[in-house]
Amino acid sequence: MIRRIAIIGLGTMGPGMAARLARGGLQVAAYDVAPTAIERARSMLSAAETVLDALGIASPSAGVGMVRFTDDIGDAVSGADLVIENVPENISVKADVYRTIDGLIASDTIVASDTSGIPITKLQAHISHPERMVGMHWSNPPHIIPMIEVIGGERTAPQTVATIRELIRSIGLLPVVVKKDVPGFVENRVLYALLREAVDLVERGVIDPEDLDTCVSWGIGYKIAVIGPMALLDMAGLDIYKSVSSFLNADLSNRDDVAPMVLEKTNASKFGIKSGEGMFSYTPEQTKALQGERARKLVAVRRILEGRG
Ligand SMILES: NC(=O)C1=CN([C@@H]2O[C@H](COP(=O)(O)OP(=O)(O)OC[C@H]3O[C@@H](n4cnc5c(N)ncnc54)[C@H](O)[C@@H]3O)[C@@H](O)[C@H]2O)C=CC1
Ligand SMILES: Cc1ncc(C=O)c(C(=O)O)c1O
Repeated sequence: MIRRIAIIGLGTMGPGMAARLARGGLQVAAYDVAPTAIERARSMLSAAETVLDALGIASPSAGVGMVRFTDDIGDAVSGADLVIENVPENISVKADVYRTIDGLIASDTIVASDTSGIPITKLQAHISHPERMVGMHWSNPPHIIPMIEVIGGERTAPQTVATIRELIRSIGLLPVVVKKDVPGFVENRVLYALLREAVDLVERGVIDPEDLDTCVSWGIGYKIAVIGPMALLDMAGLDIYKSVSSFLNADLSNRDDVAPMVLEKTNASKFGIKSGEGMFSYTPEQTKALQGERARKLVAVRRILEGRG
């Protein structure tokens, strides 16, 4: 039974995950190597708690389900039933964390990675109990999006996958078990197919970035929140899909490298909201307002989709 969780890495994803797990009644120790990240995570945690209140996800009873911050990794993982690694998407950075915690955790502690798509089989080569390692891929923002992918690598014990799936279910979230350890798992394979085509269309001047977003959000996005892709095929008709895909598939982007437009921006340190400029530009005031507005809308949509509108 999982009661105590350590989260390693408190950047974009860690604080929201910590807040949501604590609302599930779990004891969370939150650690980052950077003191500034710990400070930022405290305010992100309190913002996430406000959103969880709006979602109506009740606080656990007193004394249960707390987040405590620590700047000592040994303290963070001590006594943990589950460690969730949430450091940058880089195998050697992740492997360093696994090596550091290897001697500090019990042999039955589960180690989960929130990797966006590095195969778990590659990650578990760096840990001495690979049967206890599993992918636990949250979606951003993690305190709002209820679906979490669970992925076993070649050496993951089936019981480890089952334990994590049950943990997710037990706190009211939606586990989806991915049956094969393919790069990007399922969510990001589908997302990156969409993003490759979207970037290509903007890069080729077929559409402006603002209009691309309107087209996808109000055309596909709004619909797909209610009718998933497999159900959509049946709604449109497989005969239509057969006709359109027979000529369109060959015309879709199949580039296997990173698009020049993305390289140009990242080389100029234009990373998006975190640097103030990416596909669009953001002042600090606009960022704050945008984040509040997005959280409010996601909460409202989720309540409707759950029939709690
Ligand atoms: N950003 C996103 O939308 C999503 C990211 N992910 C995945 O989650 C993981 C983390 O992503 P983000 O939170 O976006 O990254 P981030 O770059 O925002 O945060 C990473 C944090 O890890 C810390 N860190 C680096 N080395 C460390 C170490 N050795 N020990 C402890 N902390 C360390 C950094 O100080 C930083 O605060 C990545 O694998 C990413 O692919 C998964 C779902 C969504
Ligand atoms: C662009 C992008 N890449 C990865 C992830 C998650 O792994 C997300 C997300 O929203 O969760 C994303 O937007």
